Amino acid sequence: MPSLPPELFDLYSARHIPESHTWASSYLYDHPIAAADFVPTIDISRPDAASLIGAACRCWGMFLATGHRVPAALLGSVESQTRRLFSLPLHRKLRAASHPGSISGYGRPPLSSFFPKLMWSEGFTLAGDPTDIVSNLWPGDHSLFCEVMEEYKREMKDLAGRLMGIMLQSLGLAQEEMGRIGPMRELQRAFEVLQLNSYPACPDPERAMGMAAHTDSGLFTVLHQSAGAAGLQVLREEAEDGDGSGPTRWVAVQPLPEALVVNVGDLFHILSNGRFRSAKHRAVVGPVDHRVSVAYFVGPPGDVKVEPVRALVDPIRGPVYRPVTWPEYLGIRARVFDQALVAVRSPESPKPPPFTESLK
Ligand SMILES: C=C1C[C@]23C[C@@]1(O)CC[C@H]2[C@@]12CCC[C@@](C)(C(=O)O1)[C@H]2[C@@H]3C(=O)O
Ligand SMILES: O=C(O)CCC(=O)C(=O)O
Ligand SMILES: [Fe+2]
Repeated sequence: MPSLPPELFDLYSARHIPESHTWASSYLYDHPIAAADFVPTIDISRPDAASLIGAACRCWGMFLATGHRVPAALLGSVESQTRRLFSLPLHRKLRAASHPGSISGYGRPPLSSFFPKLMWSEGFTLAGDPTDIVSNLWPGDHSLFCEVMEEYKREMKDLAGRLMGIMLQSLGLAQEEMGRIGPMRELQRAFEVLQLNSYPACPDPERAMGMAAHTDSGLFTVLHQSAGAAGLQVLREEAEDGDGSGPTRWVAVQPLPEALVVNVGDLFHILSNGRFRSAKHRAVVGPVDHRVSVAYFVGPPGDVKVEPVRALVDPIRGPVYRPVTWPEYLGIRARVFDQALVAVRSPESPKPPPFTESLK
């Protein structure tokens, strides 16, 4: 019998991990795992949320948001519809396979092409109306999935607007300045993507990778992860003086059932002129749990440039980054992956900004 290509290996019934999915320890253990460190948990409805969020975005590029007002029942439905999708047989999921040149569908996310091994996960990307993509999966029975995901996107858009306002406020920007910032002004037309991720239990988790280390490219990402199943890790650099020379460790992000993970993406890093760090993160797998996560990526519409906010630009050093649209930036990432922020540094900026690029 001819053997299946490694991409079609069935992760759900595996008793061993094949060579195609076995990662070298140089990827898995590139930095030590922190023994006891915790990503800040912030109640975003608190009156002093902005200063806490500002500190978290500068030091971690990530925080756990509680008080977000997204109904728990909706989060439960999103998770169960995600599990329902991934529990379909492979040949059914392949009916919704993503095609070259289109973002949506079942398949490997773009970052996978930068790594020699396959990740222990499946992904499903939803951009725009999910109906066309999923009608092939459940002929005549896809409406609940679509309704849940559409409702979730509405909640996420509302939350993204609130987060964007608080994050800009934490950078010291007044209301009228915010209105002049392209991505804030164009929030109603924002480009949104839902990425559903499935990490089946793995027979040899010490040698497999759920999702390889990366930063997200949008403004920020809001991630809902299965309660109780850990897996997400964020790279934390202990640089007291912000010069990027301190020890760097992977910190496990605690899976708090009521919290959503918010991580700064490359476009906010650019907007903040490097004050906020775009968080490098990855997902590891475990031996027992089947973990799922749902990431909401948000960024400005394709015709809107993102550039350092003028009030945050040092008059002597100038803007650290040049203006760039999200599609342009995705194109750069498709070529240089984790060097994309370096590639969009403005020609006048002689020195890397404090913190982040040293994390790459
Ligand atoms: C808008 C997008 C963000 C994303 C690339 C994409 O076109 C759709 C998938 C997204 C995702 C999900 C997994 C991690 C990631 C780095 C990847 O390879 O695909 C992100 C991309 C991103 O943030 O650039
Ligand atoms: O599943 C996770 O915890 C991380 C997913 C992620 O980083 C992504 O979808 O970009
Ligand atoms: Fe990510």
